[in-house]
Amino acid sequence: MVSPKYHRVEFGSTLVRALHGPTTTDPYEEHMTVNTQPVADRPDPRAFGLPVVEQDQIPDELRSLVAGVRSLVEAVADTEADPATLAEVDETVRALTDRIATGPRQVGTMVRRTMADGTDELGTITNIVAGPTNPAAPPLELERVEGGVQGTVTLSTTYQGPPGLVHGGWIAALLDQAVGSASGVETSPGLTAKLEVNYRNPTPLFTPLEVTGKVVRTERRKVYVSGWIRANGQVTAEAEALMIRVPMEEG
Ligand SMILES: CCCCCCCCCCCC(=O)SCCNC(=O)CCNC(=O)[C@H](O)C(C)(C)COP(=O)(O)OP(=O)(O)OC[C@H]1O[C@@H](n2cnc3c(N)ncnc32)[C@H](O)[C@@H]1OP(=O)(O)O
Repeated sequence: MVSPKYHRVEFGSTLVRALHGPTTTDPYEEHMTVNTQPVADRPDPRAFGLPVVEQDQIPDELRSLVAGVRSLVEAVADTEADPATLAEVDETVRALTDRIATGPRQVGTMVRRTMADGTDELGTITNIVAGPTNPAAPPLELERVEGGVQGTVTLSTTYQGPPGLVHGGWIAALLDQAVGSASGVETSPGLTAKLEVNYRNPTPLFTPLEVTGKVVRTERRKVYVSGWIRANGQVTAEAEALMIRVPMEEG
């Protein structure tokens, strides 16, 4: 199988690396220049060669499979089954993997989701925190609140760091998603330039975690965003982030 490669895609005056693939060309040899006409208020991923899937077009069967595989991952992580059972399940899983591997989706495939308030949000379909087709994602579904977004997620031992607690890297990942999403819906999509996380209290597993991101202020393409996680009403982690919006037009 050919590995996906990176291409450089031009966003106005800025070069941002966008993902395309699979391809056999050298990632940095090929330079794709896109139309830099001003975009109304947010970039259309299709202008950068990225396909967009509507979230409600994802088949129920795939959603069910994603949930089932997520449960399988949890079961594998915690199993104490005997070796014969493990060998049998291993063989079955490998056969199933061969059956379902139809070839990779194009890297960078986006999904458009409509939040409860009607706000449309674009993200990558396999986003590790919120991607609807990614069984490795918790997943975190964020909804629009005043000034940003908020959602609740409960994490199992698959996300364990210290005993009974969420891994610090995953806490940062949840916060990164929240601040990125807040910035995206309040202004326009961008990339995280800076993320500072303060771990205030232990973040427990098997407990609903309320994850929030809110835009504090904007300055040209810079969007300053705060984020925090609450468990049982107590803040366990907070973040200050700087997002840089994808330029909308030349200049
Ligand atoms: C199609 C839809 C896709 C939509 C895509 C949506 C994806 C959402 C992803 C979720 C969040 C992530 O995980 S993002 C993944 C993690 N982050 C990354 O990989 C980003 C890697 N870094 C970069 O690519 C770049 O450094 C950027 C894009 C962040 C900034 O580069 P740039 O675009 O060239 O910006 P540049 O002109 O240099 O700077 C603009 C302004 O920001 C300031 N600035 C820039 N970086 C920093 C910084 N680290 N700390 C302080 N300030 C900074 C500059 O001083 C300047 O201020 P002034 O002169 O205006 O005062």
